[in-house]
Amino acid sequence: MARIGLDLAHAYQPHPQQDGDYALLPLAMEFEDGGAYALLGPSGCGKTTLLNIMSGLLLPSQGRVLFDGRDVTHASPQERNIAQVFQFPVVYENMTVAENLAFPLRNRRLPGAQIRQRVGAIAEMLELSGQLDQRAAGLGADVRQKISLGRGLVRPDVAAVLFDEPLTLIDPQLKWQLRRKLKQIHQELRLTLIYVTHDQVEALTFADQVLVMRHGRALQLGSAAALFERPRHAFVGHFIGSPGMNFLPVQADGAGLDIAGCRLPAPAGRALPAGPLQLGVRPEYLTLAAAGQPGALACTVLQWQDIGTHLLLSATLGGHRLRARLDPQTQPPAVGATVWLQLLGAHTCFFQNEELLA
Ligand SMILES: Nc1ncnc2c1ncn2[C@@H]1O[C@H](COP(=O)(O)OP(=O)(O)OP(=O)(O)O)[C@@H](O)[C@H]1O
Repeated sequence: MARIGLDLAHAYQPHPQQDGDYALLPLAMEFEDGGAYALLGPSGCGKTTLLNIMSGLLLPSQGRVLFDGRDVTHASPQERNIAQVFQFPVVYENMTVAENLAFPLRNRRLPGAQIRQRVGAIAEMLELSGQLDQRAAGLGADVRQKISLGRGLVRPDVAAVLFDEPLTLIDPQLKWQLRRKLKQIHQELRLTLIYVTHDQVEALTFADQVLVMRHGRALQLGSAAALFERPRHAFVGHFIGSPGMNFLPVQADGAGLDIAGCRLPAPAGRALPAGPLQLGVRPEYLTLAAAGQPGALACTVLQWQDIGTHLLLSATLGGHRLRARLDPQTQPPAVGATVWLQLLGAHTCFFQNEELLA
């Protein structure tokens, strides 16, 4: 297993001039030995590019990749000792499930007893023990992807296992089980795992640390709690959560905040610079308040939905839409009614040019 250090950028075109020419803008970060990480972001944000640079399939156009402090920028995936699991399972049709799982170990000439022990353990973790003697040909997509995952995880000596959207083709129920399994396997084996996905639920259930990316930029590496509570960039607030963070443009001055023609007092304990800012508040922290309560403003109800676990209220404040996740016992307000929503509180965030203010 390895600690992976990155200090690099990548452009597929030869002479990048501006940010948009880079698939990966300059980034510097470290993935700890034995950690479970996810690379999360919308399509085209650079996740696969970053994964391929770590694996050695792609040479970064600038900078270096370090494994345990050793420069491996020019080393092949074999030399880096990386295992990879792709979206489409790679399975040897004529081999049995056991032979497929044993393949990476045979290649590295491990003793037979050790191979049997390791294949048995991985098969058990992935609930493949009953199918070890079956030929891979004719097995369903889910079993084939489990074999592929197993082949990635079977080697005890890998520097890291890299997964590129491995559960895309799996049906939702099994996807959920496999995510849990991967998490459990990580806790047992403590391999360094790096997992690419555009699905926040997948990323947050699997990984200890999630790297959120957009337009080739690594915006924030953090735990689920950090990304939820203190998004360092407005996009992280928007992308993480269901629904994502509410944003309102505000104008700050020494005495308070102007929001859509309404006035709020200066938030306690925050030294905000004068000028245009964005106020961000998660639907979970946007609560109903009494009329005129400090830090609350009058909003107009657009609609509400009973989701079962909560009441999702949509309201508008000066043309800006706000969503609040309310207790399911809340008496739903009438559409068009005025409700007071508490905008200022300990969880309210302020952003300047999309960056979280300290
Ligand atoms: N071989 C290539 N040549 C030129 N441009 C590429 C190449 N591969 C990717 N790109 C571009 O680099 C950017 C990042 O692509 P990348 O595949 O890394 O994103 P991604 O986040 O993995 O997206 P997805 O989730 O759709 O796979 C995109 O703009 C893409 O079009």
